[in-house]
Amino acid sequence: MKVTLTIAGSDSSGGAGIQADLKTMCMNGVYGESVITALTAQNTTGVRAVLDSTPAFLEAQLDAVFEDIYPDAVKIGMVSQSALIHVIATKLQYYHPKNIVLDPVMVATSGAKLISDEAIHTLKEELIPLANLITPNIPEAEVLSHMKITSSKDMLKAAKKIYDTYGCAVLCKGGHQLNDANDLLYINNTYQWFYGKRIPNNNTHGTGCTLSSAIAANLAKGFTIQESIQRAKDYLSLALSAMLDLGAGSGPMMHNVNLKGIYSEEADNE
Ligand SMILES: Nc1ncnc2c1ncn2[C@@H]1O[C@H](COP(=O)(O)OP(=O)(O)OP(=O)(O)O)[C@@H](O)[C@H]1O
Ligand SMILES: Cc1ncc(COP(=O)(O)O)c(N)n1
Repeated sequence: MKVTLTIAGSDSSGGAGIQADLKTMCMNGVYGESVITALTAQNTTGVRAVLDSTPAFLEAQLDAVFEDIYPDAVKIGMVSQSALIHVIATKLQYYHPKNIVLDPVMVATSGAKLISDEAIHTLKEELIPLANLITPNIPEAEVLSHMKITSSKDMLKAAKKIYDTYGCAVLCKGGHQLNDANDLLYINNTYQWFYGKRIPNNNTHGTGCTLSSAIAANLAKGFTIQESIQRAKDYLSLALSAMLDLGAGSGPMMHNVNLKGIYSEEADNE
């Protein structure tokens, strides 16, 4: 059994963060572990409170999982403070996992800021350079590339800029575009579009968490980055298409979906 670790925040409403990650990992056929960076009191309408882990407790969680059940891939989500980012960067350098997918979570769908300005700086300096793949949405890609993105051409320019600066592959997600849901991968000085039909579902709480966890799960199973992204996008589309409608705001997706038929082949080393 392949193992995937999520390092992220807890979402009490179960739609995003650790909860979305573990559901996604389970559905994508890997064993999921979790290291919690923060507790959030949130629901589909907003984030009411955040309680960060202490750096020492975060360190204890990371040592506990890496010393016993070593993960084949790691996904990193919400980390709101510099000191916590520093702990994660130090431990990842020490334990050196093979696949690191970083979702640079900055603002929740509901509008709440989930990272301090100082922490954005530390994320850029210490964590992004360690990642194999980062998955910014358009507003996050704007922050990382220091440019405005209003077109597909801008997405390409920004993704290349981020790749040139940090040296990691970049998947710029297009969920915030009006018409399509096309994502752009920039890797090894070249790019590839992953096209997606926009599903008319406003319940998109946790789409970014789900996509990055599904990518990490598929990397753990031995798929390439390109294959893992396509599989993750197929999984996400299926979960969104189930049209679950819970809560008064932007609700969560349905994870207990029937996967028969969407995954045609399995990785060699499963
Ligand atoms: N309505 C939709 N229909 C189909 N795919 C979508 C839709 N909305 C988002 N996606 C896809 O979901 C993934 C996440 O993209 P998005 O840009 O929404 O990320 P995000 O803003 O980080 O997510 P989150 O809502 O968790 O913050 C991408 O693959 C995107 O193309
Ligand atoms: C703990 C946690 N992590 C990540 C998100 C971002 O997800 P979304 O943008 O869908 O609200 C969130 N709301 N809460």
